[in-house]
Amino acid sequence: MDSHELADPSENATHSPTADGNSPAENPSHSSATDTNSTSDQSKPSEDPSHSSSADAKVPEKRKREPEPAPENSSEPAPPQQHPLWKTTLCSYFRRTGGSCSHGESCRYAHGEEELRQRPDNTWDPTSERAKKMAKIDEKEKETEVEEGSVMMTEALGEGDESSSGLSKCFVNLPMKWSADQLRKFLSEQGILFKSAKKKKGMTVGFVTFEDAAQVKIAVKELDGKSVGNNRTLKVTDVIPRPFEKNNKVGVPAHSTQKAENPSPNSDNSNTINSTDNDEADGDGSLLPNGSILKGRSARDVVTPLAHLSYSEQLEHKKNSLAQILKKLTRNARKACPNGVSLPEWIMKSREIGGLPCKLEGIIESPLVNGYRNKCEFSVGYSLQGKSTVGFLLGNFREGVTAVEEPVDCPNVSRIACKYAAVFQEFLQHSLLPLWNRLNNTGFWRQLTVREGRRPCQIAEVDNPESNISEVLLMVQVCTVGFDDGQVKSELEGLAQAFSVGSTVESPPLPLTALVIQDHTGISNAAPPDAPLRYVFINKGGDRGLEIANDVVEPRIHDHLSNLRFSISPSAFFQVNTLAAEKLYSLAGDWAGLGQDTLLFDVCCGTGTIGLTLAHRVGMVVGIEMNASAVSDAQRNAEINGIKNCRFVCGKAEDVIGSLMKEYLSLPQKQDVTNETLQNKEAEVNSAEENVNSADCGLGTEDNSSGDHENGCTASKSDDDAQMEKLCALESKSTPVQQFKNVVAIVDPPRVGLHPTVIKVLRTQSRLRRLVYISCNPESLVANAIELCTPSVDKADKENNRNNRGWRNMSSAGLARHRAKSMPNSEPFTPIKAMAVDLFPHTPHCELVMLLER
Ligand SMILES: C[S@@+](CC[C@H](N)C(=O)[O-])C[C@H]1O[C@@H](n2cnc3c(N)ncnc32)[C@H](O)[C@@H]1O
Repeated sequence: MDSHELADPSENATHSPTADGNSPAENPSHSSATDTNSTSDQSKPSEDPSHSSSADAKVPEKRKREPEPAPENSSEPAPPQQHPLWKTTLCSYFRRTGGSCSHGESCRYAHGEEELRQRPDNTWDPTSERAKKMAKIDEKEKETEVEEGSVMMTEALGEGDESSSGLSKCFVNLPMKWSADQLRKFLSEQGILFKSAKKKKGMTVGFVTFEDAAQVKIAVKELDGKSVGNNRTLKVTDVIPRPFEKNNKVGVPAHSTQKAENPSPNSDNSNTINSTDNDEADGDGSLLPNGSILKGRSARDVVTPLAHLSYSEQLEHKKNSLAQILKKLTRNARKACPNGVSLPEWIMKSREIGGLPCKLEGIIESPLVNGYRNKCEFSVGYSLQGKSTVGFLLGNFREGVTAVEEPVDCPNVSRIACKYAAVFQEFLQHSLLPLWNRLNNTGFWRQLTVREGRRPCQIAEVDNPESNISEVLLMVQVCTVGFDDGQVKSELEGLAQAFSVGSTVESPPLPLTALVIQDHTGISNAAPPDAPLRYVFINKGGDRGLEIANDVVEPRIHDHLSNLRFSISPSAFFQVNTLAAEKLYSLAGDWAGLGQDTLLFDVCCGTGTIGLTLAHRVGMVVGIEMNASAVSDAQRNAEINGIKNCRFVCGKAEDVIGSLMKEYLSLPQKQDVTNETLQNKEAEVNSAEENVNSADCGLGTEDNSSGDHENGCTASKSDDDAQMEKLCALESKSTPVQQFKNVVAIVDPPRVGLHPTVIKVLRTQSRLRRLVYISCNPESLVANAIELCTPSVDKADKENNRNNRGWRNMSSAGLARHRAKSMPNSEPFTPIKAMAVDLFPHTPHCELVMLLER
């Protein structure tokens, strides 16, 4: 699962001219509201003491007025653009005197909030209302992060009888890597007597049961507050009964009696924790183990923590946060710059823009602010009230939160996705198979993914976004291990029928294209791309209306980006906000400086969205992607859109990029592109457009299996295979290795960023002059850019660097600094400009694009 999967929305889009026909840079409406105002003045913000701090307010008479920046003609008011800090600080005289300041309009300080400008580093005068509001947002964001020690277990945990007698304790803040054995060993080493101890690797909480009250007392006295592992302070707290067990002495949720009849062989469902009643229990009995009352937390708070702000406030907040992260690039590259090597100009000039490595040009808004997600992953689990629920985890499993709440009021989730979650939830109330238990890794039902596909739509049509959703693919994740095949089949049939009925009772009926069952045994719900799939065909005409098949064509979903049609297999990555993704890719294309003599490397290309949408603007695209289904999708997408100048290579970028670059860049440079090539290319683009138009005919029809291969709607399995064979043959035989004058790379890696080998190849390939980095995680962009942009060191320094140990404890930026020192001698890149694109309204996440050149 990527960072912006809505699932725990922790997951994470393409090119074309934007739908309004303007590139973002050309269209001020894209970024004007939040643009950074930077100027060429050399002053540093830190050199400009504010004259409006609260301390100043107390002793105004002691404060010396700073000289105004000298206007060219002292009789004229200073033009605002003369000083980068012009009007970025509130005028305390003006404030204190209720509106009179002897400097009048020429005062460099802002007379009131309306006049106040943002500082070059994207911050606001800390005494201003805007800054205070931003600080509050930060605080609220922190609050919604799970506090260390909060436990909201709704899973069966303990030992029945003992837990209800108060003999169980919750140990909070344990090292994540500890297993139950390590916890037992630790207890024994401390001389603590106990009956049993439970702990899962990856969690910071454990549960210990004692023989009697005396043992409990000693354990609390000896261990509460003790230091464990890496400077963690252990907390020993009461185990709180799961709320639905407070009135149920047996400790089994009412609905789970049914499950007890059909437990998984490993199932532990009857073991639940009941413990001492706690006086501090609130209405629903949800408590922190340390005794404090768990503040009410909703799925909305967790999934969309910025939803309480207006959209413009959200954008401003994101831009500020990004600016702070970007400054790390300057600081770390400065630190990593070898002795005796002069600092690159961009570092020298960073002072003019508040320490930023390059100008942060603004943030492009999402065309759709609500219900924009085309993919939502809903967890299955118990709510705080013990109800089988399909929705979002209320926090982090690692810290002991397993409660799931319905996706109520989460503004990024579409109405259709919510409806399907509700249908599934209703079904689970009567299912004979158990929910997945995250603590003992048993159970059957795990997760529901709802993927929506849209017909081509103009940004102007976003007013009624739902009307553009023409396909829905549902993927239900289960774990079949230990369950009877017959029973599994019967439950899945029941589920298919429930979805089928659920879709048709709505008016208008909800689209329902395919149901896929993903069988996954792993501990977390993040299944590998090759996890086995079964396809359930939904025949809307029939009674039961389904057929489970393993050996037929894989169901897929179709979406449209920049007038191209994309066929997406169930587990392939596709940006979750299609309309905003168009803007993102369009920006990347504009910044990449493309032309017919350009060879574009699309690194981490997924289903080929970036390369394919830019293909008509370049000579050739080489896409690299490790997910085999996504590569097949990319090849298929090239085919259905009639695009012939793309090659997609399946492999880890770190394994293949070196040889691919060598293959394309080691030949002598090619002459100018001939007229003939250009004409061919034009014909290809026209044929792509025709294909899109004809492909549209398949949209809106429910049954894809009857699609017409010729017009690219769908294909039967044999047609697909033939297509693939043709493509592979084409690639291996006839893709001539041409030479191109201009070589650029657009990289769009997963959250962790690029592999060090990829960075090294990009950095040392001297013909690569321009690199556009797209990132959903600005921290990893910064870390990678440190390596790409820091001047290299000579050999002797590298030797010293090898002796450096302790990398395990380094931050990503620290590690990047360290690696930068081992970078082979090569010309560093320069950060030219950056721009954010908001693909994830209501959440703190955002895509960041940076142009690097040399
Ligand atoms: C953020 S997605 C971007 C996909 C594509 N550019 C798009 O926007 O649709 C990152 C992609 O990188 C792929 N990926 C992850 N690690 C990779 C690696 N080491 N080498 C190549 N591809 C990788 C993932 O499978 C995923 O498709």
